[in-house]
Amino acid sequence: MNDMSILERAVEQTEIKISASDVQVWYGEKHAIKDVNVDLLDKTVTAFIGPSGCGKSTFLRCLNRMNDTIDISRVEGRIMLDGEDIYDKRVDPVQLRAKVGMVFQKPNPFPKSIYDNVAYGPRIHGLARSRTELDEIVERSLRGAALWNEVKDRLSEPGTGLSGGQQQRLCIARAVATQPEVLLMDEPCSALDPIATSQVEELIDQLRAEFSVVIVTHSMQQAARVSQKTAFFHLGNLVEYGNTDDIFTNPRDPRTESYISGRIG
Ligand SMILES: Nc1ncnc2c1ncn2[C@@H]1O[C@H](COP(=O)(O)OP(=O)(O)OP(=O)(O)O)[C@@H](O)[C@H]1O
Repeated sequence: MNDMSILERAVEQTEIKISASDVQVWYGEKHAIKDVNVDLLDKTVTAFIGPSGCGKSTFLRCLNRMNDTIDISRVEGRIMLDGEDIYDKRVDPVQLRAKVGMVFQKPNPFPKSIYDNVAYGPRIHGLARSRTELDEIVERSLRGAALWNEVKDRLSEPGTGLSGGQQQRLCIARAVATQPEVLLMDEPCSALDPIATSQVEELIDQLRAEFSVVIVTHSMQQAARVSQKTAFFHLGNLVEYGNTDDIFTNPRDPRTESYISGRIG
């Protein structure tokens, strides 16, 4: 068997995690997302790229119903997670957000200890039956976020006392502690220096082994480094979606071509 067929098999084995059909979003009269259809894969990093204001964050927030928290926003269409409609009235958004975790642009640890930041989600979702189990979840999550070795001797110190890059990895540990299936990241490195950025990028690559990761980024270099799939948005439309290599080397739409060559955005 040659290398190509191994690669093709690997791609075939990656399942659809989230399927969005005919998604539209309005903020009052503003039509921010226009008829987006896309399948996002499990165990894959998907990058959302596009010029400022094109709807990347809006669409990302649809994937765990964070837009529900914005009064004037209205979402139409269907978003299925493992075949279940996440906008179904019976779905509890809080439970959904434990399954579809989110990491924001600016690290936002709670004003609590490092331990309690990570233990918070498992506590409210009743994921640990004992202190020992909770300790295990905290350790596993901090290891998963490549932060354990740096903080294991100061778990009771405030999370806000860590460096920016450490705080962002703490937020990633907090997100993975509830055992999510999907991790949404909205420009997770924009407040970080180059060293912390490369640590978080490395971490994103590791997280792909377990999760479906969706990352909004303004950096095309970052999209090229961390993602296998890329979606290019423009004026609320999903213009092009495909393998990251193809999008960057052989875009089909002239708008994608203009953006990646720096002519728009
Ligand atoms: N809470 C809100 N209320 C009203 N309009 C909003 C809100 N959030 C976003 N918008 C509008 O929706 C459109 C899409 O915004 P969004 O933040 O999703 O774009 P983006 O591609 O993520 O932008 P950026 O790259 O600058 O973060 C923009 O016109 C924006 O002004």
